[in-house]
Amino acid sequence: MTDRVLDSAKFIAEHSDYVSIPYHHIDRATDRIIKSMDQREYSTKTWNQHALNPKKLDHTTVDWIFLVDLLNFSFWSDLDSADRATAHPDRYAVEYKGVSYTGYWSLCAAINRALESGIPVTDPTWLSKASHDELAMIFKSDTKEQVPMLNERIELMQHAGQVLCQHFQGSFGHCIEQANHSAQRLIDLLLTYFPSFRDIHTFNHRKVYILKRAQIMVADLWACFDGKSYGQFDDIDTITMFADYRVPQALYYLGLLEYNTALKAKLIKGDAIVSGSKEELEIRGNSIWVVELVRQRIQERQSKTTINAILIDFYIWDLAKEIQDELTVPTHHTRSCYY
Ligand SMILES: Nc1nc2c(c(CN[C@H]3C=C[C@H](O)[C@@H]3O)cn2[C@@H]2O[C@H](COP(=O)(O)O)[C@@H](O)[C@H]2O)c(=O)[nH]1
Repeated sequence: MTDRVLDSAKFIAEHSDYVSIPYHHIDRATDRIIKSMDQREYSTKTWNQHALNPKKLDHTTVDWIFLVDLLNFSFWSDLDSADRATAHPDRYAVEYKGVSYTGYWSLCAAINRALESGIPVTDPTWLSKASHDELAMIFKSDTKEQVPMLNERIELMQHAGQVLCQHFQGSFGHCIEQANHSAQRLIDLLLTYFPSFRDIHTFNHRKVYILKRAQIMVADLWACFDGKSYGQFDDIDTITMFADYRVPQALYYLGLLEYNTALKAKLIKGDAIVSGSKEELEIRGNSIWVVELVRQRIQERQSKTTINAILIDFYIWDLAKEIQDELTVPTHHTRSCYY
């Protein structure tokens, strides 16, 4: 089966003007990635080790992952141009168990904070009936800035709650069951019932599939449940890297992406990059494609490897967060619900 995302990424990489892949760097970068993943024994088990990720392997965790990946987008701050590990004091942050979280982890912290205060925020029935203000409170900020795209997030939660109640007996677990252990079928169900997952664009007059949040939803289930139960997907290796704004930044640092002078200047200035623009799609498409090339190199060297694009992506994302202060070119600034 050809993969719609990989086909799109290859097409973008072959028709790019602003972004390129330094092919002569791939071997050295692959060496570094393999060595570090081996040292860390990087596997699906790494996912559950994150403090904020759920530990119980049941349908409540399935609904937790659904809600997180429904909202897993656009955490970068208009205030914090430096975007360092030690955030700007006013940047949106959520305090949970004595730790202040920003970015993606602020979303997980907000959800866990709500659950601990007795709000069943991951329950689709509750979501389907919750008011605007009740949902806004979930994202209550512990700093001056509020969460980016608050209203969009609220609308997505209300709509998703209604859809899960109307079509999937009030739990995302039933949607997974309908996919019958196929990642691609689960992605198709997400695209059919939840429009905000339709991360599909036009590049050089051709439809291109990026599908970042639909794919990471599958990947988080697979990793959390260690490929069993709600995480069993017989076609899991058709999932690609997730084209967000953090991994491309790390790929550049690893010498796996190159930007032309004009685009690099825009990134350094923090200029807005329009969602669906050629520049943005080239950053996302080349990121997916170069991770695929790294995956192929690893496959060639370690034929029995269990490393797939998901684990390479998770590793690079975790690495990016660890070395955030060393990353030389900023993340690109696109506001969208896709990533
Ligand atoms: N490609 C890719 N993008 C990812 C993730 C994750 C979280 N997954 C972790 C959780 C458990 C696993 O162990 C994973 O390590 C979030 N994001 C994206 O990053 C951006 C947020 O960045 P910042 O503002 O710096 O927090 C935003 O676009 C968000 O959608 C990933 O894994 N891969």
